[in-house]
Amino acid sequence: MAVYTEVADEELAAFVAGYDIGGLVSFKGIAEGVENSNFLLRTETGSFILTLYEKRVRESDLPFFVGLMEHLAAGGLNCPTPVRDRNGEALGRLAGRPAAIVTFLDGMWVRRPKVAHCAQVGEALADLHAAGADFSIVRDNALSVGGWRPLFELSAARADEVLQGLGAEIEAELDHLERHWPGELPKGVIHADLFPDNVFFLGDRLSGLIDFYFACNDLFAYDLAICINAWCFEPDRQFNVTKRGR
Ligand SMILES: Nc1ncnc2c1ncn2[C@@H]1O[C@H](COP(=O)(O)OP(=O)(O)O)[C@@H](O)[C@H]1O
Ligand SMILES: N[C@@H](CCOP(=O)(O)O)C(=O)O
Repeated sequence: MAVYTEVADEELAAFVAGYDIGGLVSFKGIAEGVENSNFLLRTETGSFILTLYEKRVRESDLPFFVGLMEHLAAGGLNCPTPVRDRNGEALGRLAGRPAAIVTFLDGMWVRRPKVAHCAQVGEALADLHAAGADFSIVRDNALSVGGWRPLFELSAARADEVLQGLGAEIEAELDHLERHWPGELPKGVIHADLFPDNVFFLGDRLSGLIDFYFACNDLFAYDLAICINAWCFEPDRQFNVTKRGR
């Protein structure tokens, strides 16, 4: 359930009045997602998503996330566009949390991706990488190879309770990755969380990408690796080489 912060009616009405989006018609919490509190906001002018940024998101990263969505949308990518308030600000505060309103994207995510879905995801990812090329803010990837050992160490002592030998296997894998990480591969702005639940389709056509809250600067191959793992395996765990494409 991804509503961690409740918003009082009066507080919400005052917040929405700060934007030129018409009066509030309805408002409900969205169960999907795990990071932030998301609400579907309907106003006299249309539908929007209100996001309250929760504790795992660093406030200092918000200008990157919000600026990137604005930049990519201006570059022609179908993604949520932050709505600026009457003072021209895309980031505000609501119920004690940093908050933003972004445009609503029509579509649904696909539970069983087919080859045609994967091909469109590949194209959209390439568009994102190209559109991000001239984005001026930089954000390091906190979840790249340098962040994995500290994460592992938090639970290393109990790894073998999950599976005998798991701790040693992860340790050996980390040693290998740290020694052989291909840091010289092409880099740029990446989405870093392009799992199927963050890609919307209308019918069989890709309608947009959401959830830029892991986006950062890192190897393009990081995005490709996520997509290959998240999109190209069948329910029986077989790798579908046709879905991977070229
Ligand atoms: N711009 C948007 N348009 C339509 N639905 C959205 C939009 N942004 C978020 N959602 C809805 O909210 C859910 C959670 O959003 P997401 O950004 O993945 O949350 P979190 O970052 O908290 O995990 C999505 O699965 C989707 O249903
Ligand atoms: N994909 C991330 C968690 C974020 O999930 P989302 O629902 O916001 O896409 C992970 O696997 O840790």
